[in-house]
Amino acid sequence: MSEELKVERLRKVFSVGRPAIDDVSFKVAAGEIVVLLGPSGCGKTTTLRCVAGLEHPTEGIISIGKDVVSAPERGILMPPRHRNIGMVFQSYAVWPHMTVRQNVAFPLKHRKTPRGETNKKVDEALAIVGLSEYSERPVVALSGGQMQRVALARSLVYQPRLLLLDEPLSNLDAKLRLRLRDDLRRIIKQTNVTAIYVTHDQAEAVVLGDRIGVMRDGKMLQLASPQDIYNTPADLFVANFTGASNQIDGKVIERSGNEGLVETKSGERLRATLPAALQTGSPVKIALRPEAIRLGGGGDTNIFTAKVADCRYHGTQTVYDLAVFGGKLEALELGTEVRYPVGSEVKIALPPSLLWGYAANETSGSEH
Ligand SMILES: Nc1ncnc2c1ncn2[C@@H]1O[C@H](COP(=O)(O)OP(=O)(O)OP(=O)(O)O)[C@@H](O)[C@H]1O
Repeated sequence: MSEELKVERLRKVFSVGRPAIDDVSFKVAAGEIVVLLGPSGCGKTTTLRCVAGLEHPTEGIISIGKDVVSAPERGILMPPRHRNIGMVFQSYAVWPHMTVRQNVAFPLKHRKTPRGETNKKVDEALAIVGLSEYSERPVVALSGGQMQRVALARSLVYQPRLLLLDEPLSNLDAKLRLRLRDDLRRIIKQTNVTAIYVTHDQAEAVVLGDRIGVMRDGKMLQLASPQDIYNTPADLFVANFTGASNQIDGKVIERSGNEGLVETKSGERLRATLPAALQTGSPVKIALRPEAIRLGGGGDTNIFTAKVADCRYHGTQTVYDLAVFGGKLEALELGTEVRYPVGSEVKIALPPSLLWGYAANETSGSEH
């Protein structure tokens, strides 16, 4: 039965360095998939390991359903084996000397489940992960993707209250990774288990998560639906980490509602979306996704002329480097034709709702 997970003011300090997790709070509703996304070292794995009980938190409360499983200030620390959690890791943690069926049956055997029930549950789990016809094969005779399916079936077979997945696709080749990525969401949803999925790959996060929690330096910066993360990133780091590769520096010269007029360093004026805290006169950094730039113009706001400095044809899309505002912007256009040759001039339209202004003292995270 799936249950809610609640993490309150979690802190983990290792013996050296800054806290690996610094006051992180979030909930995962029963049956929900939350993806923890962030660069290497941001604290995703440590958060997951604290939930699993493999790491001892320094402070904070972790509850699964009605059970408080960890509360160091109150001396509570439930051992991992009592938490009834399923786990799938990067490495294929399968037992090489067993068949597929024996691997998946193992947790039930360990729990002394009657044979008939075990067989039924193993059959169901193998069907869900698409491995029914492989059940009698030695597990070592499978591909990497199939081994991860075995690991997944083995974690689901005893109906854990929570499923934790730590970069389960990162050892697979690109093609298998895409296939299993799409299947994983269907499988997790079909079993209705509450899940946390850790990755540094934003494409994986968008496909898999009901909500995505973006982490950096031990903090949770934004926890929201993939669409909200993508369309209204909370800060410059979230915008950049999820693919806003363009940045325009300027100064706010006028505000109205949640928009304002920004003057670039080279003197052009653009209308952009601005947070309330940014007052007239403030320096601002505008983040902009390559696909937000409308090549060929359109509309009557934020129309400029740019020069094509370079272009890279990818078959189904073309990436252009545009010289404009005294710098460069990267633009992306879908389609199988290169419409603007290098050296040509092109009109561009920049929709104000997709130009996100942030305080200029925010760090962008581009160093990661
Ligand atoms: N056992 C440990 N002892 C000391 N520091 C640790 C330990 N485990 C993790 N850390 C530190 O805690 C921070 C967070 O690490 P964590 O593994 O949670 O990050 P991550 O976001 O999962 O990164 P990755 O994707 O590389 O695994 C890092 O600075 C890391 O060096």
